Amino acid sequence: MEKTVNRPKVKICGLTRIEDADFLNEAGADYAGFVFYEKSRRNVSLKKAAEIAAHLSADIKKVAVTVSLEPAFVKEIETLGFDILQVHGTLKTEVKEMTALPIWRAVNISDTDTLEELFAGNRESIEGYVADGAGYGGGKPFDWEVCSSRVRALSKGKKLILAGGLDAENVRTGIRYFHPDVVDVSSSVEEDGKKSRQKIEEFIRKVRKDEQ
Ligand SMILES: O=C(O)c1ccccc1N[C@@H]1O[C@H](COP(=O)(O)O)[C@@H](O)[C@H]1O
Repeated sequence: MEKTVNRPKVKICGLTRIEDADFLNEAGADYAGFVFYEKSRRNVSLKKAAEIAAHLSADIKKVAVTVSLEPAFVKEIETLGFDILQVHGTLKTEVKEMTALPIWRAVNISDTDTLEELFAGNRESIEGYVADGAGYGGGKPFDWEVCSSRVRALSKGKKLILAGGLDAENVRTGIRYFHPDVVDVSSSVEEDGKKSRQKIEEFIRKVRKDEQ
């Protein structure tokens, strides 16, 4: 018998096509992530993101996924009606000061010894922590066994978004370890580098399946 755990919301990240929005609508995702990072194969222009976002159901929240976000880009993101700023890399003081959008601070965990440093600072200005694996959208989990209780303690009082190599097979284990508010996936719901309707549905089904 599986122990009862909370049922987190689901973020599907890295939309690049209009049909990706249809997949999220059909599967009932809670958050849609758009990557604004030129080095990523999932990078989209603001124009393209707006085009795709216009096809999303109104109840799906739009997350702008960025790396060391430049202040100059914040207003453009706000103008397009994004709901949340996800910031990997450096979170600049000007960015924190200039926006009223909720900030999800992403911590990319490669060295478990430095976990506490990754969560240090910025606490008052952020809504949640994205606990993610090494690299950006690398599709690899961090060491859950070593980190889970520390991540839960460090994120206490904030939203916890679990990311990094989640898939339909491991997501329920991740939920049991971390009790996240949101589970966040990109790589494993792709087929040949494109979002897959079937994989998105399967992932969301696994997250929401009734505990027995
Ligand atoms: O997906 C990307 O290319 C990316 C680029 C820059 C910053 C973050 C990026 N992705 C984020 O990675 C996690 C998890 O992805 P995965 O399931 O391990 O592939 C998610 O938060 C994405 O927003």
